[in-house]
Amino acid sequence: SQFVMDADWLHWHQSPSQPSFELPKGAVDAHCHVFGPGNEFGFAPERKYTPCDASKQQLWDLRDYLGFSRNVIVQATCHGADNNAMVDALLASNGLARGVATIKEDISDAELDRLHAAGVRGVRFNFVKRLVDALPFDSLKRIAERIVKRDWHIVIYFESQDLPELYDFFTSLPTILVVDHMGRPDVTKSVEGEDFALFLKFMLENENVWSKVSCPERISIDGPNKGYQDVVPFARKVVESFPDRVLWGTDWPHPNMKSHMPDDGKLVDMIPLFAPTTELQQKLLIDNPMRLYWSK
Ligand SMILES: O=C(O)/C=C(\C=C(/O)C(=O)O)C(=O)O
Repeated sequence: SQFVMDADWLHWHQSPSQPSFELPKGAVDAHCHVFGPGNEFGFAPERKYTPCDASKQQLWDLRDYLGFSRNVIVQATCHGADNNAMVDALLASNGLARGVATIKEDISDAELDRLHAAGVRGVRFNFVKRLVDALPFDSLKRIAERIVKRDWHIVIYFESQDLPELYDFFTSLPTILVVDHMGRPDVTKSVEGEDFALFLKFMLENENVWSKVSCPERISIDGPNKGYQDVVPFARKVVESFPDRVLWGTDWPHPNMKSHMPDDGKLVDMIPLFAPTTELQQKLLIDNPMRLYWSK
């Protein structure tokens, strides 16, 4: 077993395959994390899982091995609102990494300036109950009002069954919204079904809403042995419907994976299934993330 001592989930894949899909030059891994090192950047006391360390150098090594040029490093709940591990990576990235932070309502303007100078361009609102106790809507709304002035966006992570209750709050927010992992659709239901229709309506009726077509390994029922094929129709529908508002990410080091650990090279090889033309791949991997994270 690859369960890591003192972490409660699997260690990331130690020997991912070389992708057969050649990433276009300048491709961006738009959803990944760094964790710790725990003896330098402590984990949040309120965390709901304890990760193993996953360093910026290991992230850069994976970036180079898979053929990406840039990373967007997203603050994970295990570090709470202490963004220092992520900021440390941004400062060491020679401008090749941008960040999405988790912040509290009382954050100072000076600290927001520090985060922006390091390369942070958004904040994350996480509603996945097994991960975090979400802040109340009024607090999140006040955070949104502050960060919109900086032209930052909000990354939102929720499960599809919670979208109905979150919908009106999301559509009241003043920024670009970027949905993690398509809002985790229930792939046992039809891609034409009413559940996914609500998510597509969310994107169709709100041009400020983007989505990451990532994490088939978290969404799939079929699993790796069937190449997560049950996720493909959902991701392809989003990419083909909203080609200018989609992003892709590895989600390395894949926190909280317990059933199996995905092979990052195989995840990259799914990109042409989600984005079947070079034009769609250019938008997904380069144009969209560069516009959102490196245009200012
Ligand atoms: O890494 C992901 O995006 C997914 C997970 C964890 C987090 O996002 C987090 O801890 O912030 C998950 O589904 O457990």
